Amino acid sequence: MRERAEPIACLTAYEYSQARLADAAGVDVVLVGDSLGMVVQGHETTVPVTVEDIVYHTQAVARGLSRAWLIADMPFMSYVTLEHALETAACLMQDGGAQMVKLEGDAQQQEIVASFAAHGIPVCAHLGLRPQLVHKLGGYRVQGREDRQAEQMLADALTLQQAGADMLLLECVPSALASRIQKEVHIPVIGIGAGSGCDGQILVMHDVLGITASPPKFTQDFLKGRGSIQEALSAYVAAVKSREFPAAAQSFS
Ligand SMILES: Nc1nc(=O)c2c([nH]1)NC[C@@H]1CN(c3ccc(C(=O)N[C@@H](CCC(=O)O)C(=O)O)cc3)CN21
Ligand SMILES: CC(C)C(=O)C(=O)O
Ligand SMILES: [Mg+2]
Repeated sequence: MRERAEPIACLTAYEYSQARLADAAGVDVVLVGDSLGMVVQGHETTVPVTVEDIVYHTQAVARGLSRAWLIADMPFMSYVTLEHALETAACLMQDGGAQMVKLEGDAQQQEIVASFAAHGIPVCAHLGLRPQLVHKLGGYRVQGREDRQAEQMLADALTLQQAGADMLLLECVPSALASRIQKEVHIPVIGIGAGSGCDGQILVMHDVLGITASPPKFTQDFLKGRGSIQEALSAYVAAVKSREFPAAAQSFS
C-alpha cells in the first residue's frame, strides 16, 4: 500500500464486535493496543496492562476479522530482555493470534527487533510519544519539537528499520518531522497526531466513537451526526483514504 501510495486506515479494537465492524468498514490494520488499560479497564495510564490482558483481547478481536491485518501491543515491562521479548511475542502470536507485534522503542530496542526479524516475528516500532514512559515524561506531550530530539528520532527510525522493523508508528510528533522520517525510510509509517505526511493513520476506537472523557486533540468523533457505529467507522476509513483526515486541527506544527 505504501508503494502504491494508498493511505493505510488503522484503528484499535479490543473485542469481537468492534473488530467485526472495523473489518466490515474496510479498516486495513487493527491494533489491540495497550490503550485498553485506559479505555477498557479505566486505569489512568497503560502501565498496569499485562501480557495476559493483551492475549485475552487479541483472541476476541481475531475472531472478528476476516480481512484486516492484526497487530498486538507488547505491554510495559514485557520486553525487558531478549528472552523475555521473544516469550511475550510467542504469547501474542501463538495464543492471541496476532500477525505482528508492536513495541515502544528506540535504538535501545534494536537487538530485540533484530531477533524478532530473525525468528519470523513481524514487528512495528512505536516512536515519538511512548505512553509506557508516562511516569518518566511527566505527561502525554508532543515529542521531537527540539532539533536534537528530532534528529535522534530520525536516527532511531533508521536504526530500527536497519535492525528489521517492518513498520513504524509515530505518535504525537510535529507534522514536518513525521514527513521527514516518512521520506527517509522505506517501510510504512503510521501516524497518530503526526500529520498527513504518513503512509497511514491510526486512532483509538473510543475516540472515533466519541466516548472518551477527554480525548486528545488529534482525534475526531466520527459518530457525531451519523446514525450508527458502522457508518462512523466507514466515514473514518473514507476520511483517511481521501486524506481529509488528519487536517491541521488534528496535527501539531
Ligand atoms: N483514548 C485514548 N486515545 C489515545 O490516543 C491514547 C490513549 N487513550 N491512551 C494511550 C495513549 C495516550 N495518548 C495520549 C493521551 C493524551 C494526549 C494529550 O492530551 N495530548 C495533548 C497535547 C499536549 C501537547 O500539546 O504537547 C492534547 O491536547 O492532545 C496525547 C496522547 C495516546 N493514546
Ligand atoms: C494509540 C496506539 C498507537 C497505541 O499504541 C494503543 O492504542 O495502545
Ligand atoms: Mg499502545
